[in-house]
Order: sequence, then C-alpha cells, then structure tokens
Amino acid sequence: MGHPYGCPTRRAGLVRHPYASHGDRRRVTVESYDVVVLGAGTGGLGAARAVAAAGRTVALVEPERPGGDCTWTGCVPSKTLLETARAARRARRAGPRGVEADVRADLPAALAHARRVREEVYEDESPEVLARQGVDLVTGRGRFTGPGQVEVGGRVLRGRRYVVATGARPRVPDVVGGVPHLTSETVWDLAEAPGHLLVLGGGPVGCELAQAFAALGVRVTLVQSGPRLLPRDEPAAGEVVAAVLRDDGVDLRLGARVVGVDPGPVLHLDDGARVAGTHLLVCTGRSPETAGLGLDAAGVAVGPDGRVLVDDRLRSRTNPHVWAVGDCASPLAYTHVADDQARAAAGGLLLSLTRRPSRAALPGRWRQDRVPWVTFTDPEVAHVGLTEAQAHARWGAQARVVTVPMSAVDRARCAGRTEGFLTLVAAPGPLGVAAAARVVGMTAVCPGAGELVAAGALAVAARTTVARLALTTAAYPTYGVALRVAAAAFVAPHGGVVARPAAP
Ligand SMILES: Cc1cc2nc3c(=O)[nH]c(=O)nc-3n(C[C@H](O)[C@H](O)[C@H](O)COP(=O)(O)OP(=O)(O)OC[C@H]3O[C@@H](n4cnc5c(N)ncnc54)[C@H](O)[C@@H]3O)c2cc1C
Ligand SMILES: NC(=O)c1ccc[n+]([C@@H]2O[C@H](COP(=O)([O-])OP(=O)(O)OC[C@H]3O[C@@H](n4cnc5c(N)ncnc54)[C@H](O)[C@@H]3O)[C@@H](O)[C@H]2O)c1
Repeated sequence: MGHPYGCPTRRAGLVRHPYASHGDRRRVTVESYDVVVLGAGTGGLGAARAVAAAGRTVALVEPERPGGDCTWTGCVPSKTLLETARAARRARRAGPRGVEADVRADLPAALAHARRVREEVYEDESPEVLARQGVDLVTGRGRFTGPGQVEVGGRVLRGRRYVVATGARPRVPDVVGGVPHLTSETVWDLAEAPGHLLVLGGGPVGCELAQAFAALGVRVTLVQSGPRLLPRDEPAAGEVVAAVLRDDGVDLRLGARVVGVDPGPVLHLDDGARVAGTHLLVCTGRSPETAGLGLDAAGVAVGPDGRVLVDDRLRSRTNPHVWAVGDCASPLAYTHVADDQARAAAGGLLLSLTRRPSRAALPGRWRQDRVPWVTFTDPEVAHVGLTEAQAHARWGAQARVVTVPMSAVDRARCAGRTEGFLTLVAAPGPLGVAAAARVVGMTAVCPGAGELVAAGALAVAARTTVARLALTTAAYPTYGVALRVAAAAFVAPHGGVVARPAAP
C-alpha cells in the first residue's frame, strides 16, 4: 500500500543514529534502536514511519521487498484485476443501452498489468524511500532470542520497544494434502488462463477472484462449505453476490464440504458430487504468521489461533515492551485496520518512551466496532458496525432496521443496477422515541458501495441519530439517496419504505 498520507520527510537534527557496541562473550555486534519493527507490510511500514517521523531511531526488519500482502499478493493486484474484469463485464452487458462490444479477455495480459501496478505502488515503499524517511531497513527474517533482543541473520538488534507486524499466510485445509494448488500468494504469476478454475472458499478472496476470473473468460466453479457467501456480512448481501456470480456463469456449490481432493485437480464433495478442473485456488482463510518468531523467548503470549494477545491499545498482554498490529494480532484482517493499528501503537509506544508518560495523553483505544469493510465484487458489498442479527442479539426486537431496495433508487435504475440494497440498523431510541434512535450499522450492496460506506462509518462513529441523518441532503441521483431515505423511514414511512423490528 502506498503511504496513505504522503511521505513524511525526516526532520533533520531530530533523528538520532543507532550506536553499535560489542557483546562481550560472542563478540556479536549489537545494534541499538529506540524501536525494532518486525515485518514491512502495511502495519510495520505505518509503525516505522510514525516512529521515525517523531525523531526516534527505528529498524524495520523484512525478509522480502517491503509492502507486504497488500502491495504484492492482496489488495493491489486483486483490485487491479477486478477493475479490468469490471470493464469487461460492463462492456458485455451494454447491449440493452445500444452499445455492442466484442469483448475478448486476455487473462495473462490482465495479470501482467496487475503486476506492473504492484511495482508502481512499491515505489512509495522502496528501501530508498524508507531511508529518506529515517527508517533503517534490515533485510532478513527476524526472531526474538530473548525478551529484549531480535536476531536477523548474524545481526543482533536491541530495541527499547518492539512492534510485531508479521501478517498472515493463506490457510490450506488438510484435505488438500499434497495436491498442487494456487493461493492468493501465487495466483498472480499464472502464465496461462486456466481451463477450469476450482475455487475453494466463498469469503472475500474467493468471491472477488471467482468473479474476476469468470469475467476474464475462465470457467469457474466455487465451493463454499457454509450455506452462503460472505458469511461475515448481512445474509442478503451474500444472496445478491451468489445471484450475480451465477449470472456471470460461476458454478456455485454452497453448503458443500470437500471430503477428498485428487490430483487433476478433482474435488470430492460430501453429497457424492465429483468436480474436475484444471487448477485449484484455495481461499479458505488466513493464519497469523507468528510461529518461528521466538515469541516464547520474548514472553509474548499468543492465543489458540496463533494471534498475538494484545490489549485494546495493541500492547502485548504479557510483555509491556512489545506491541502487535495488523493480521498477526487483529481479528479483522484489512489494510486499513493494520494502518490504523500501526498509528495507534506508535502513539502508545512513543508516549511510553517519554520521561513522564501521562495516561491522559494516551492515544485512543482501537475500536473494532467502527471498522468498515468492502468486498470489491461488482456490485460492491460494504459494511460497517452491527448486522441486523448482531443488533437483535443486543437489543432484541427493539433494535430497528430499514432496507431500501436499489430498485427504488433512481441512480441504480439509470445504471441498470437494481440488484442490491442498503440496510440501516439502529439501536432503540431513548424512551422509545423513534427519531432519537442511533445508527449502529449499515450494509450497502451497489456499485460504489465502498465510497458510500464512509458516510455510514461516520454516522456509526459519531453515534448519529436517524433524525439527524435524515436531515442531511443527498445529491441526486446518487446511490447515497438510499442512505437518507433509509434514515427518514425510521421516523415515518417514506415512499413505501418502512422500519421494522430487528430479527435474529
Ligand atoms: C487476495 C487478498 C485481497 C485483499 N484485499 C483487501 C482489500 O481490498 N482491502 C483491505 O483492506 N484488505 C485486503 N486484504 C487484506 C490485507 O491485504 C491485509 O489485511 C494487510 O495487508 C495486512 O497487513 P499486515 O501489515 O498486518 O501484514 P502483511 O502485509 O502480511 O505484512 C507482514 C510482513 O511481515 C513479513 N514477515 C513475516 N515474518 C517475518 C519475520 N520473522 N521477520 C520479519 N518480517 C517478517 C512478511 O514478509 C510481510 O512482508 C486482502 C488480502 C488478500 C489475501
Ligand atoms: N476486499 C477486502 O477487504 C478483502 C479481500 C480479500 C481478503 N480480505 C481479507 O482477507 C481475509 C481472508 O479472506 P478469505 O476469503 O481467504 O477468508 P475468510 O475466512 O474470510 O473466508 C473463507 C471462506 O472459506 C470457507 N471455507 C473454509 N474451509 C473451507 C473448505 N474446506 N471448503 C470450502 N470452503 C471452506 C469458509 O466458510 C469461509 O467463508 C478476510 O477475512 C479479509 O479480512 C479482504
């Protein structure tokens, strides 16, 4: 990910250089820093830059080129490929508008383009840029060899504070065994278009890549063990995406457990079905990359799933000199989460380095309940806050919900994109006053939903009442009109749209 707020420049005179001393027995050179960061993905880059910008010395340890999952194997290549796929998909569907296009997709060329964009993004994260920003990049795999030291190759780094930001890796179920397969780490290097791609997993990676490959001319079968796609989102969102993928020609097998995988690849499903393809893409989740980091030696505890256990300020629960951010610690694996956490952790550890840290000056706690996320299918699925079921679990049927179908939104009609919806979820108003109910969640399924969710995220974070949201003006004709209509419908029925009690 490029630096989200531009490149901070090193402030001359404020950055102290690390000093080297000699260990007495092994005569190993020990390099001392204020802060040592492990991992130069979004989390590590954000933390290291913030520390350097504050005039502290920082070593950033990374075995690969900086950038991490987002730049090399995640957001950047996938969103670039999806943009290409979207162009092809929309051109093919323009017939009813009087535009006939003969669309021929070249998947290897589309992947080559995605790889070029990665290189462009990397220009903001290269060792030269980092050096200018005051970050010492140390190339190699870091490992704690004690509570206060990290070894990288033959080097020993000591920090007054540490940040663990080593991310996560694709999790491959045991059933796949030794059968050759692709993951989000390898799929970008395909030299030829697969004849028939079998996608295992219907989370965001599976849905995005299934749609991209299908739109670029590949036959795709997607097998999802759960009953619906995108299980973290509102069920109706998964249903829209399922309908759209089927319409794109994807053979969807929902609620299907894979009980065997043979080379070929061939998937054996629990209902007796046998699905043969030419390539297998495994998208069944990710596991934190914390084994082999020597966290035991540092007294840093991890949970049963391997995530570093941190408090709500991202500080290790068991070693107060260590912070952990991003996929290696967070229950939400998103670039914006890694970046937010990096800044919060840097704020906390910088304060702890000052002579008299004041608790009042501590940066805010990291709040999971306000984090938006977007799945970049076409249409996009965007969510923030609570789902209807989560609101029901908290307040029962006193929580209320309004859904505006996109078929009632002029912008969606103009675009011929009426398949989605916008749902707003509100907590009960004080004394049952409907207008005073506060917005606690939003899901939007429409083109550009990822832009629209910023307004929902603001409403949730600011604990906005539905009445206040209803009094805003939405520009016409935007998909955002659905948000204002939904808010108004909590107060009084609005063009056939009504509020209803939340259901489990
Ligand atoms: C296909 C795909 C698409 C995605 N799309 C999106 C999206 O659209 N939007 C979004 O918000 N999120 C998306 N994500 C998730 C996002 O990429 C991650 O949440 C984010 O990159 C995590 O950042 P991180 O810094 O925690 O970890 P990473 O970026 O994984 O960085 C960890 C770094 O640590 C290094 N490392 C590992 N071990 C060591 C060690 N021992 N010593 C030193 N360094 C080490 C690794 O080499 C790596 O560079 C996507 C993920 C995938 C797989
Ligand atoms: N647009 C985005 O922001 C974006 C895009 C891609 C990934 N990501 C991040 O990366 C993380 C990992 O994504 P993911 O989609 O790999 O994982 P995921 O855990 O979100 O989804 C994996 C899916 O695979 C299914 N599954 C698990 N085992 C299976 C099996 N044996 N057979 C069939 N299905 C099986 C699960 O039911 C689940 O729905 C996400 O949680 C998300 O945070 C974000």
